[in-house]
Amino acid sequence: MILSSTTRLFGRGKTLLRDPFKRICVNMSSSSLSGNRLRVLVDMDGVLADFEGGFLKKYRARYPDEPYITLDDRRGFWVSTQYGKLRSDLSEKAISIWQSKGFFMELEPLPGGVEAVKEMAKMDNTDVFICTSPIKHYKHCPYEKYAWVEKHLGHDFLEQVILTRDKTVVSGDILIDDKPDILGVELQPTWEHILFTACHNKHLPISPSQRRLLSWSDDWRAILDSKRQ
Ligand SMILES: O=c1ccn([C@@H]2O[C@H](COP(=O)(O)O)[C@@H](O)[C@H]2O)c(=O)[nH]1
Ligand SMILES: [Mg+2]
Repeated sequence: MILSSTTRLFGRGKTLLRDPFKRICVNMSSSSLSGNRLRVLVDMDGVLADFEGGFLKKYRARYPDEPYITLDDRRGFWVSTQYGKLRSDLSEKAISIWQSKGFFMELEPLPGGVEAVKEMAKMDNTDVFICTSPIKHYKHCPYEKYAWVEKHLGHDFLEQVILTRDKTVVSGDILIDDKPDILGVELQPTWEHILFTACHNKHLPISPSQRRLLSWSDDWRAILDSKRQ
């Protein structure tokens, strides 16, 4: 049999890799396969950083005479879509807010998030990564996301930052994220998506198999423990 430099021999999560020098290594991608370590992926906007609150504050300051949507009336993940439905030109105005210098850097931390991540990172057998999607208007956003992590979690935590537009290709046991539908090229991500409650998703029913974290005051430790071996 001819093997390519990286050949998948077993099912998902049990991948035997052969490198060009014929060494054999095993890619361990879930807690059961990674020496019993739990890998937690934590989203940033809407989970650690108050994207919605920061947006509304800056939108109202820049466009004081335009209509706006209160956080209570927010529906749907895409702010720009809901503003576009309010009046078509408001979608672009909304986008202009998070494309501006300083927007991501100046987001306030959501209550308890930074403390929870710091605590998680100190737990035995636990690896925590910040897994966040930058906007494609990349002039400020990627830099400011790193700066936010450094400011609130410390310089060493920069090692734990994953910027990706497709979270399905990142392996982990849990992804705590406020986006209800996390889609990408991998149809069966390794992680369980824990839906973090936000103003835009709080009204959504969730399927019996899906779990929510209502806030950082909710029992996130129990969720982590439920995934441990
Ligand atoms: O209407 C919107 C609302 C948000 N965004 C951007 O999407 C990402 C969300 O990242 P997550 O990692 O899923 O939290 C963020 O960069 C927002 O700025 C958007 O483009 N349009
Ligand atoms: Mg988010």
